[in-house]
Amino acid sequence: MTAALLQIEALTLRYGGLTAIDSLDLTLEAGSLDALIGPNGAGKTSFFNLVTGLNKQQAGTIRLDGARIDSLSPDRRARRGLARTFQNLRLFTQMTALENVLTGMHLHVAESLFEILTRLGQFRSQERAALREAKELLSFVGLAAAAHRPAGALSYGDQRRLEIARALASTPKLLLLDEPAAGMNPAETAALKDLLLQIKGRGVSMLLVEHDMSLVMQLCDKITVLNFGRKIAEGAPAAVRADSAVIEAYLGVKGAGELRGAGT
Ligand SMILES: Nc1ncnc2c1ncn2[C@@H]1O[C@H](COP(=O)(O)OP(=O)(O)OP(=O)(O)O)[C@@H](O)[C@H]1O
Repeated sequence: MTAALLQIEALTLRYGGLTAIDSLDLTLEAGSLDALIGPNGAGKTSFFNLVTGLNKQQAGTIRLDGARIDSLSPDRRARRGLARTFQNLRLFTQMTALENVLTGMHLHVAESLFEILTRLGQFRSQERAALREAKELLSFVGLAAAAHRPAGALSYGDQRRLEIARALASTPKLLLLDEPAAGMNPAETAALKDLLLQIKGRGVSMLLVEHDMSLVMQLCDKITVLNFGRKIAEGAPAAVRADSAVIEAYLGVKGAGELRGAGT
């Protein structure tokens, strides 16, 4: 049997006395588009921070493609094939859309002036290839016409798409998306759904944290539900939607109605 792309075992994170992630097991198979859901404060962002290396776990292991990554720096994890987008946009608003995508690429950095002079031709061809690739990514997310506009001048939905393009620029194996539909109108959300399916078609695996239950139920292969840092359910959308522990966790909060009505 081949190893899962992402394999998490007994992962635990405490902030002082608060256990934000409680001995969590989770696997994501290569090629899949899965979701992590749960009420506010369930631990979803903390989990993303653990996987990407912004938080350090007190216990447990994280494997990407079979290899432990849990003691690597965020940058080393990115080079192993992890990318993420943030709940709050983190674009360089004064830079153009194209420049933002270029910042997502792992470009060769010259060590010295000697290296620059001796390998100038190679750098130039790398630069040209990077530009081509960045333009292709912008057009893939539907932003070709906005290439030379400052990121801050784009609509909110377009900025979210730009963040995805920048994350894709590092050619990740696994893309972690933190609430990509937040603040989007219905038309933007529908376009996002198509985009995520196209990204999946390119062979990039994804894990989605999202409060838009309709989107999650329509898109995802597998859903893991967190509550107070613990996994309370896991499975295909239809099974998770009908799970009594999940319904109970969402009762009394805004998401309960969305959960019942999702997928219709
Ligand atoms: N830096 C921190 N220090 C202390 N407690 C924190 C910190 N970050 C998060 N928490 C707490 O950890 C728990 C999990 O928070 P987290 O933000 O991961 O949840 P979430 O599921 O992403 O929530 P939301 O859906 O609102 O974004 C919450 O109780 C939160 O208050």
